[in-house]
Amino acid sequence: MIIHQVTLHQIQMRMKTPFTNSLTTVTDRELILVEVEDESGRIGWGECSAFSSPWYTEETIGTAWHVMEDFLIPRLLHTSLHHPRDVAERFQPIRRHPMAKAAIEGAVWDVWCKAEGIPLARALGGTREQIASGVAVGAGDLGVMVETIRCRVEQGYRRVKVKVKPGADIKVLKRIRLEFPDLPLMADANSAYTLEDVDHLKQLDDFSLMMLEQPLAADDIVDHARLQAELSTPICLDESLHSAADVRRALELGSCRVVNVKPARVGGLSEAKRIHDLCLDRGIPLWCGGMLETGVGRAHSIALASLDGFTLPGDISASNRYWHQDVIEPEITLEEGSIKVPWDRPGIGFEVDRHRLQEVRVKKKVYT
Ligand SMILES: O=C(O)CCC(=O)c1ccccc1C(=O)O
Ligand SMILES: [Mg+2]
Repeated sequence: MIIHQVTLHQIQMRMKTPFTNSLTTVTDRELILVEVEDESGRIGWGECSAFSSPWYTEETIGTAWHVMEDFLIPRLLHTSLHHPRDVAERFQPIRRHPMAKAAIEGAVWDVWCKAEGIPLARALGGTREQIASGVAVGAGDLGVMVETIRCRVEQGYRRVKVKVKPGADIKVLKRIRLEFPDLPLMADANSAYTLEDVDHLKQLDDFSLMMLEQPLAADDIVDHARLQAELSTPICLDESLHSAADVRRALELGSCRVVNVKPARVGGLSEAKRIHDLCLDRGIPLWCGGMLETGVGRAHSIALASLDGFTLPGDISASNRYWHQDVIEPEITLEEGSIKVPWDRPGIGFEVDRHRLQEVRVKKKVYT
């Protein structure tokens, strides 16, 4: 297969409600959709999930556009690819910038699967007919959080993740547990604590949390190992894990007992699959995180989460969780707390709605 054209579409979509965590509030989601075309005119789609500013990791849509335009797209265009795995190899001389790489690799997976006539879930080695869906609830007014959780539970979501930070943790979880004693519940701190908070964090063991996600620094795995030794609640790492090698090291140190994988954070689906294989081999529970994505990013995550090792509900929710209107057709919907894997359609299994894309697009460039 030869990719003879790449188009970058920068879009901006207003969120239904702003999403707040310990670091920032996202109101208008800007991101980049990547469209690749092969020599037969087949189209594939990928999503670059970087944010407008570098609060989650160091990439932004600006750095990603630059890296894709100046380094990644020139390495991809007009060269022969046998498999989407070749893309990561082609990008290997470029250090880091995982979200830029994942976006292009994702688009190649989609077009390659379409050329082969197979669903992305099959190409990745997936088996599940449907994936159990969890949902993230942003930080905010406690009464609003409780009502939001009630609404999500009624919609059928299988587990709820809430954002916590110092000053908005114990009382938040106490209240939620009072209202929902048996809810599968977890908390994500997005690095809001330090090792000095060990005694404070030990109190979280009282709330039967499925796990505590990324309590300490984004670049740490040593302090997390110390903290895990003190907590009975399993720690799950997000920001600290960029590759299968990172996951192996974190597991060897005992820095976490659960792994969150996001194709965007680890440089693409090929690396995400490597992490899956490692976790499956070691019996480590794994789930697929989210990035406030459009349906394009979600579709890739649904295919990934159809693999055997994804034993926990992740943050892959329905299109209407964040968007009044998604950019894909059909939209992603929840059925009894699950999302159907589109086994009957090739590639990611969803079409980009060109009319909707034009409505939300703020910048476009074609590379040939
Ligand atoms: O629902 C989602 O898409 C994920 C929500 C979420 O927690 C999140 C959203 C954006 C960036 C980082 C995170 C995170 O998992 O820390
Ligand atoms: Mg997280």
